[in-house]
This record gives sequence, structure tokens and C-alpha cells, in this order.
Amino acid sequence: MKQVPFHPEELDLFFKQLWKKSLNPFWICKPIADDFEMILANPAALALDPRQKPGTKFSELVASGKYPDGILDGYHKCLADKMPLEFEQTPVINGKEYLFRTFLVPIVDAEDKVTHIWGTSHNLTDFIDPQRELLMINQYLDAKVQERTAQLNDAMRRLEKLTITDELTQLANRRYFDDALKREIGRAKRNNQPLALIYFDIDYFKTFNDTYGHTAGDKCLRRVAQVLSRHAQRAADVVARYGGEEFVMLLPNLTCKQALQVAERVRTAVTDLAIPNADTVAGIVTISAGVAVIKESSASADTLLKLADNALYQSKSKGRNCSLIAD
Ligand SMILES: Nc1nc2c(ncn2[C@@H]2O[C@H](COP(=O)(O)OP(=O)(O)OP(=O)(O)O)[C@@H](O)[C@H]2O)c(=O)[nH]1
Repeated sequence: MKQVPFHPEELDLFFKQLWKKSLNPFWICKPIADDFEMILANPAALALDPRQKPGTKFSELVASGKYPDGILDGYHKCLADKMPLEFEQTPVINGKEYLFRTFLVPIVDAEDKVTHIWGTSHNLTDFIDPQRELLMINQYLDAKVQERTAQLNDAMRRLEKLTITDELTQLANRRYFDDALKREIGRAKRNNQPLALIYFDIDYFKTFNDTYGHTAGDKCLRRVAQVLSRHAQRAADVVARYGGEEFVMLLPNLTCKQALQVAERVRTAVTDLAIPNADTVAGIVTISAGVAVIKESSASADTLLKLADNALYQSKSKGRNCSLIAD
């Protein structure tokens, strides 16, 4: 279908009305040196920002701090490429941040020179508010999930600790020790290194309980446990409450002689506590120890425990308050 040409007067009428009545801002500017100068802005543009009046330099608009620095880049690109261009900009007008999708069209003269740039914008601000709200809700939910995950991890860590900790002494419990023993035996064999185990047992603890009561007995167990903890300082050392008044210490890569020295240091430190145990030979709380060290590659956890237990039995038989190595 052939297009009916407009009369120039009609065209003038159309454009004048479009210019005047459009709700979209329109403006025409021209390049001046490194800047752009506003030639004309329609009522919608002026209603949005009255500073866009004719004669205003774009650098002045940017200098007001209300327009993003990059806004001029779009105009320079349009000028250089002589091609229509669209980009988004977020000016702050009267304290409110807007989002505009801006379209620029270069007006080129007969000598292929850009004389003017025609611009228009679509105001997309109404779309970003719900988006922002959604983003804030998302951020809030993310933070909540992170907080709950941290709480859950914390609870799991506490639960995990509870399952491997002796409640009275806060040392590792037998369950943890049994696992550690298996693990360390495997490591000692693989690395061809010694692994020492010391079995400790408080002497005449029944007498202590009978004399001072169960609560004092608990307190005594806690104090002895602290002494043991202090003497198992390397990261791989494990000290555990093995049962009632029995404790074990696992010392990777320690020779028999070195382990005996540790046992003796613990024994002496317990006597240094000088906790009275009146109805006994020593008159104070003492401890006996049995030391065993893994030697052959065939040695198992049971063998090591049995050896240390035998050595402890010998310490008890020899009168207690001493440390002996398993034969
Ligand atoms: N207070 C208290 N006593 C405990 C606990 N667990 C075990 N005992 C007591 O530890 C005592 C162990 O007594 P025995 O096995 O006869 O050993 P002992 O009196 O230390 O004698 P020897 O080991 O031969 O020197 C018992 O009286 C138990 O009741 C505890 O958690 N708290």
C-alpha cells in the first residue's frame, strides 16, 4: 500500500503535538566542543527536571551530581558512531532515584556531520521499586537461612562434642578413645613409628569415696583429669576417661622411655595436688600407671590395651603410686 505523503504543514502539526503532549520526555541537543548543549526540551522533560532548559550544558547537569558520570559517554558514542543508541541511566532528581532507558538518535547533515542529537527516555522507575523490594526480601531470607544454618551447625557441633566427651571431666570419652586408638595404630604402622599408650588408675579411690563422699570423689576426678590434660599437649595426643577412675593417654610417635617419663610426670603432678586420702599409706591421692608401646606391625588395639593393663596391674601389685612398662 502506497503511503500518502503528508503536507509539510500537517507534519509540522503532528510533530508539534507529539512534542507538546507526549508523556515521554524528548529533547534535542547539539555537540559543542567536548560537551553537549540543550537546544530544546519538551514539557515532559522539563516537568521531570526544569534544569534541562535551552542553553544548559550537559557537563553542568553532570556536575550537579544528580546524573551519573557515564551519561555523557552515551552522547559521545552516538556522536562518534553516528548511530542510534540506547542505554540505561539512573539520575537522582529531587532526592528520588529514577531508572530511565534513554534512546539517542543522531541527526546528520548533508556533509555527514552530526549536527544534533535527538533524545527520548522511557521512565522505568516504577518497575525497579518492586524489584528492589524483592531483592530486599531475598537478602533478608538469605541472611535468615545463613543464621539458621549457623545455629544448626553449632547445635550439631555441640551434639557431636557431647557424644565424644565425658560429662564429668570434659575429657574425651571411651568411645572417642577407641576410635582414636584404631586410627593411630593404622597411622603408626603406615609410618613405621612407635605409638605409646598409658593406662592410669587412681589408687584407693573407693577408700576416698568412702571417706569423703561421692561429690568430693567427683571433684577429685576432675582435678586429676586436668593434670592429665596438661601433660598431653601435642595436637595428636589423646587423653580420655576410660571408665570410673581409669584414664588413658595415647601418645603417637613416642618411645617407651619417653612415654614412661610422661607417666612419671603425671604421677608426680597428681601427688603434688596433695589431695588428702587419709585412710591410705600415702595419706594423699596417688595414681598408678602402666605403659605400653606398639612395636610389631601385627600389634592390634586389643594387644596394646592388654599390655598397658598388665603393666598397670604390676604397678598396683608393687604397692601403687608408680609407673611401669609392660614386658
Ligand atoms: N565419685 C565418683 N566415684 C566413682 C566414679 N566412677 C567410679 N567411681 C568409684 O571408683 C571406685 C573404684 O574403686 P576400685 O575399683 O575398688 O579401685 P580403688 O579403690 O581405686 O583401688 P585400687 O585401684 O586397687 O587402688 C569405686 O568406689 C567407684 O564407685 C565417679 O564418676 N565418681
